[in-house]
Amino acid sequence: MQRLSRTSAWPVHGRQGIQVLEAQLQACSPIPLMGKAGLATAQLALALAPYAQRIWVAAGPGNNGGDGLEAAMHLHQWGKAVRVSLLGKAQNLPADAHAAWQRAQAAGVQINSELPASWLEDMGPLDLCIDALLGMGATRPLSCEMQTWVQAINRCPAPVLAIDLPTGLNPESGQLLGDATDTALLVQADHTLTFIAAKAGLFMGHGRDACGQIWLDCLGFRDGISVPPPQALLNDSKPRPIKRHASHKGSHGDVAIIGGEAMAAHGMGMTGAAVLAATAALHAGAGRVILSLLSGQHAESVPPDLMQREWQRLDLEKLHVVCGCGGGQTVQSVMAEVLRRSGQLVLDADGLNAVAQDDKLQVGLRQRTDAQPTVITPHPLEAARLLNISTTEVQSDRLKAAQNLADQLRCTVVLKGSGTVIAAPGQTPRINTSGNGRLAIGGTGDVLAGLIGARMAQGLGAFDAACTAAAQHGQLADDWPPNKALTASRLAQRLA
Ligand SMILES: NC(=O)C1=CN([C@@H]2O[C@H](COP(=O)(O)OP(=O)(O)OC[C@H]3O[C@@H](n4cnc5c(N)ncnc54)[C@H](O)[C@@H]3O)[C@@H](O)[C@H]2O)[C@@H](O)CC1
Ligand SMILES: Nc1ncnc2c1ncn2[C@@H]1O[C@H](COP(=O)(O)OP(=O)(O)O)[C@@H](O)[C@H]1O
Ligand SMILES: [K+]
Repeated sequence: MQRLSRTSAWPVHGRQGIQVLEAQLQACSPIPLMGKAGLATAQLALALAPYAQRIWVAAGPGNNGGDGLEAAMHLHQWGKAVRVSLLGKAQNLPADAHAAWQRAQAAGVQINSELPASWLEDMGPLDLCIDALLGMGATRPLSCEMQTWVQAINRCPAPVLAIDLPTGLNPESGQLLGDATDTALLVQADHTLTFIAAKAGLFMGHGRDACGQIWLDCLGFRDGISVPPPQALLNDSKPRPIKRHASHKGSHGDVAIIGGEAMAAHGMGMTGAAVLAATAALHAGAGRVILSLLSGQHAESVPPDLMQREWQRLDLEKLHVVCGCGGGQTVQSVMAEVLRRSGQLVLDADGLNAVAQDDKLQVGLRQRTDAQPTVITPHPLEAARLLNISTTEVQSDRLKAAQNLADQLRCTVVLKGSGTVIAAPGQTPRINTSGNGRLAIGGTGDVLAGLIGARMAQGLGAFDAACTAAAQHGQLADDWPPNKALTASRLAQRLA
């Protein structure tokens, strides 16, 4: 068993991959995998709460419930006061789970069919709650009874250990089961012990909030087991480019930011977005940063380190161009040329909306050559516009949406949000595990775009630049002092 760290590129598998692994693991295991899963759960429970005396296990109608029953038996045998609430009838449990129920009963574990309310008082305050209601078999919306039990777990003041995944979570998307929107229908765990392999939903959407610390037990994985191709890898934080002593400003690349529509255009001034991206590129160490405001104005209150130039005067072929930030509709008029000529390109926000609205620009993006690497950084709504689908559809399969975009537009895609996905043609997608809700404010996306531009300018390929930047951007937010407001401009200034 291991604590899933952010520094390793763990493979992530979907239901099919887990089933393929499960069949092989079961074939070479003398005992049912459920026995191993239950023992691992009990051991983790003991390690997390060594002094716990009163433990409640909420067991569901499938094999996840069976894992809970196995764990309950061990904890009971180790002297803990364990109560199991079993949702559903024991005779309807699948075979392995039914066997686990029989063993737990024979060992003397108390198994009720009600929630603890009726028997909790004589037991005293709980020290630990184990969520064994639903695991990988959960696909449909929660039944009314299951909803009540999930809410009871969330009311429980004791720490919660979820088996395989927190009940209510779609393990593949990180959304709520059945596209529910009420997060009261999702167990909020302090720890999640997942089995066999990491699942995408634990690291995306609501999974980031609901899982707590994630642990992985591969249930006896060994050499010789053939591993299907993973759906994705967790984004390990790659080292940033080192600046050599024998270098000069020309060695670290030139970044040009094109964006920042004028106030007059639509009554909205958006120069700030372009300034944020430029500030990010500057602090991230690009050799030179040029700000090209589409407003045509010279911005006064910007770092003096930035050069300002009209976009028509940019030597686009030689530059690492970051285009779109605050570009409004004005950016549409420059897009064809930017796509055709820019040496390396990061396309964000309004630049992406322009592409979504114009087939010719999509062709222009697709026709960029291998010598013109491109990264696009859509948030889910921008991705939905580009794919001509709804945001809900994007969020229900973020890995697929990002890969489809990458393949259609032949570029690296950074699909932002909780669990940013980085995809590119011919690459296994990465799921970024750093970052948090404090980034959900205006301007942090502009900072990310500028940061990616700087990393490309420093010599990283498009995919590596996107992966490194996403990891660093999120890590900064994770390390941010709790009592200090996180703003996009502060974030940009803390880059290095
Ligand atoms: N796949 C494996 O190799 C292993 C699986 N194990 C456990 O087994 C779990 C998967 O077991 P199952 O496939 O039986 O699935 P689950 O135990 O997740 O759920 C299936 C049961 O829940 C009911 N159900 C599904 N969705 C529901 C909803 N929304 N509301 C109410 N009831 C619902 C189903 O009718 C079925 O009875 C894993 O998550 C893991 O905990 C472990 O025993 C170890 C090995
Ligand atoms: N809940 C969240 N958890 C983690 N990262 C988030 C979350 N919400 C937003 N972010 C990150 O913050 C940034 C926001 O970008 P974006 O939506 O383009 O905003 P803007 O255009 O205002 O800069 C992205 O990097 C995104 O991944
Ligand atoms: K569970």
